Amino acid sequence: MKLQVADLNSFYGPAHILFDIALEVGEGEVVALLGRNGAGKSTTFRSIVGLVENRSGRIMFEGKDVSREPTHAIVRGGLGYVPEERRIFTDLTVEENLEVGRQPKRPNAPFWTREKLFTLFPNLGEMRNRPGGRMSGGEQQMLTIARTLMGNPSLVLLDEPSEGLSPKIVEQMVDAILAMKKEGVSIVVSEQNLHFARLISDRAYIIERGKICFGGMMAELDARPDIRDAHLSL
Ligand SMILES: Nc1ncnc2c1ncn2[C@@H]1O[C@H](COP(=O)(O)OP(=O)(O)OP(=O)(O)O)[C@@H](O)[C@H]1O
Repeated sequence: MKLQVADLNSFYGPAHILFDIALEVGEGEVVALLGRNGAGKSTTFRSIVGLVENRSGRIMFEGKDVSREPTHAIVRGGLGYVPEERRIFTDLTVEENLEVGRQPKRPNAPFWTREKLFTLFPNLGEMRNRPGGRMSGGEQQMLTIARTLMGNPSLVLLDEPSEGLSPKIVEQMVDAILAMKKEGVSIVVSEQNLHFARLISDRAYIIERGKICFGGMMAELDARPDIRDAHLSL
């Protein structure tokens, strides 16, 4: 198992946000974390990488308990995290932004070079010297993902990668995620958009009000429109 989360409870101040979250990601799997606005998707990701101070539970990454490790150690260990807000350097060019993410080769994860990333994201290759601030939102989103891949992660958490993208850019995002999977990266993708999730995921969890209320194969979810209608807004 690549990632195992058990009994995860998280709080913001006095507010209890996540309740006994349990989820698993297998080697090379793409798993969707589905849920409405405010259901707790981002908080789950932030908790996994140690960005939520007040949380309890067990987070096992590649068989190692990382629940007490600081964020930088978790990320350096090969767990990549792409937050919802695009955090690129607007004054740096595409190539310079990528260099910021560079980390050494890892024995158990695919190795990325700039050229390989430009194959994955052809539009980034066409604007290598453009400053990040002069790119569209969708291009910035791709650059954020590409920069995370420069760290050679074996698993990536992608927080709502399709949000705010035009249909054409969404198509490119689907292709890029499937290509990442093919290279062997395990992926957890949070989404409100079931259609997008279906195109890329093997399995899905649904989170509602901080609790996991469904876990199963994508096909099972398709066979249960009642679950879908009760917990997702489409
Ligand atoms: N920094 C914070 N302080 C207090 N409450 C917060 C904070 N961040 C999020 N929350 C609350 O925690 C709950 C879960 O939010 P979260 O961002 O994890 O949801 P989400 O499923 O990712 O939705 P979204 O798509 O809107 O990001 C919401 O009720 C939200 O209002």
